[in-house]
Amino acid sequence: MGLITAQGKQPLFSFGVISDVQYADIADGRSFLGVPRYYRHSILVLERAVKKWNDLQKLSFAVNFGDIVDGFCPKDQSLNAIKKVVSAFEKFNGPIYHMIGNHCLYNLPREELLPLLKIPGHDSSAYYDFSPIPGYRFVVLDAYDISAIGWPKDHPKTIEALRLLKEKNPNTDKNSPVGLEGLERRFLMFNGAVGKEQLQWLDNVLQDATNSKQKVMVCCHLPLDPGASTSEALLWNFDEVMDVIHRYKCVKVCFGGHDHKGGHSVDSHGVHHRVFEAALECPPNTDAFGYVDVYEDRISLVGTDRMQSTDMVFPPWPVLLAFWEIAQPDFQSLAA
Ligand SMILES: Nc1ccn([C@@H]2O[C@H](COP(=O)(O)O)[C@@H](O)[C@H]2O)c(=O)n1
Ligand SMILES: O=P(O)(O)OC[C@H](O)CO
Repeated sequence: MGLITAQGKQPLFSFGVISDVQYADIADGRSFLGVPRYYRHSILVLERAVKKWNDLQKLSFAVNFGDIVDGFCPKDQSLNAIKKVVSAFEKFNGPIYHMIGNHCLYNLPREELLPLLKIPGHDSSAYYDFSPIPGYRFVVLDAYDISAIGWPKDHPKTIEALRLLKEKNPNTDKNSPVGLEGLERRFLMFNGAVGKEQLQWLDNVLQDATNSKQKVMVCCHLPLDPGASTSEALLWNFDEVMDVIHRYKCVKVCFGGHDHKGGHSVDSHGVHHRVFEAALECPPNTDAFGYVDVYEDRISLVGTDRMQSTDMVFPPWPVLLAFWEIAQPDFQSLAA
């Protein structure tokens, strides 16, 4: 069928996706909850992903959703392990857009990590945007902007994160959600928040995208919607980020990682949320990666093996307006 899809339309562009490789040259293990983790095999998943992406000969770029090396990697091997994973990514015949995850930060401080991943930013921040074609914009968020990991111990952002964790999580082990109820279970040290400056930047980018009639996809290591993720994996201030996103109609999809089982939801404003299944948790000779075909009115994630395929149709304008009116009942009187 060549470039023409089953629906009879050619994608505007396509890109590769993979998340939570968490490579380490150590024996297989398990998560705290007992889920098997295959630290040596995960880089083979990445290598197969890159081969598949190259073989497709139609991908414009690929996105890595964070956590390239596991926190259990012996620290004297961190730099080499990160270089090994980065060079596996660089076998892809196109640009790779990286974001950071908690496991990246267990291995290297930001000032060393960001140049290795070629993440643009200022003052060691890791948020940025790019536009692969004029009608589409990608926003990459820094989920560990306010975090107790990755910044120097006396950095104001570390202090702010520790203050929040102390307020929200009474456990001695701040990675333990014991006793926390519902969505409060996200206040764990392995998560983080988007700070005020980044929120303002996001607002500005979405305003600019709206003015330029661009559709936007948001990429963040930590999930942004409880419908697509366990509470324990959510961004601390997912609600503040979604408030900004919901002020506009340009964001169509939010992608994430971190919650290794994966998930999909459509939120109250018709925005899709797709959390990717982890490469780390693929038993030998199984895979979890994919590519996304982007159209005017929808995107189609084509998953391999343990990564589920998902069609995400953008709600048409009347449906979006209905969401808008339900969510903002004062809007009509304001407009009158
Ligand atoms: N339900 C949980 C989950 C995790 N923890 C703590 O977090 C650490 C990292 O968890 P992994 O899923 O990456 O293994 C873990 O070592 C625990 O300290 C927890 O307490 N309760
Ligand atoms: O990738 P980890 O080890 O930080 O684990 C994250 C948890 O699965 C989130 O619930």
